[in-house]
Amino acid sequence: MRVDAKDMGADLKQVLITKEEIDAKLAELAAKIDAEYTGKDLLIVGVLKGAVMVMADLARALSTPLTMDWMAVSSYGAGTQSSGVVRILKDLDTDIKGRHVLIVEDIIDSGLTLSWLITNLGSREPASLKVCTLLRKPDAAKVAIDVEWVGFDIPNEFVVGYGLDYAEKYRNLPFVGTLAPHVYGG
Ligand SMILES: O=P(O)(O)OC[C@H]1O[C@H](OP(=O)(O)OP(=O)(O)O)[C@H](O)[C@@H]1O
Ligand code: HPA
Ligand SMILES: [Mg+2]
Repeated sequence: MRVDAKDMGADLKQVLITKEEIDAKLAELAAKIDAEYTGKDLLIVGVLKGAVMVMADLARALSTPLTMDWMAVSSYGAGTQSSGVVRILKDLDTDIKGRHVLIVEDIIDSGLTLSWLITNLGSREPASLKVCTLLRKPDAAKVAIDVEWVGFDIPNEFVVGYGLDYAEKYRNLPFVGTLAPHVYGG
């Protein structure tokens, strides 16, 4: 395990998904997404900040011509539980009416963020609206969501790395791991 980023290793319990596993999965997902959007004008929408890494790596794995936009929403604050209240911190720059939109997320946990986002973006009348997420926690779902492309289903534990934070830290870890309980007072 490569945990050389200034002692972050001491804060981690376990590496769940390695960088190599993430790369291989994104290549696999990209092939399927390319097949779906052949000949279509694709707009991928990254959900800041967590999806930054997935967007950057997935976009480079795709061969379909595409444009990128970003939306920033937040429902977690500094804790490990979703507040359930979703706030728009930054809206899209693009009018998505009539566009083929793919939402790119790092994780579906309770599903509250994405469920809200699907309703919000769906009301803007895109030609299609689909979702790709790197991670999903099936045992944490509070709402059912139809997701076209899922990288990994993971246990119901708080994870960090590859875009995912705890109190804004650990986003730059190149893998996905679980935090040691002492970090969040568990
Ligand atoms: O399924 P849910 O329970 O709603 O959780 C998933 C969302 O929570 C996290 O974002 P967060 O709101 O913490 O903001 P961030 O992306 O800036 O970290 C994560 O990036 C997802 O967007
Ligand atoms: O497990 C998680 N880790 C980090 N951020 C999150 N946002 C929702 N679930 C998580
Ligand atoms: Mg997020």
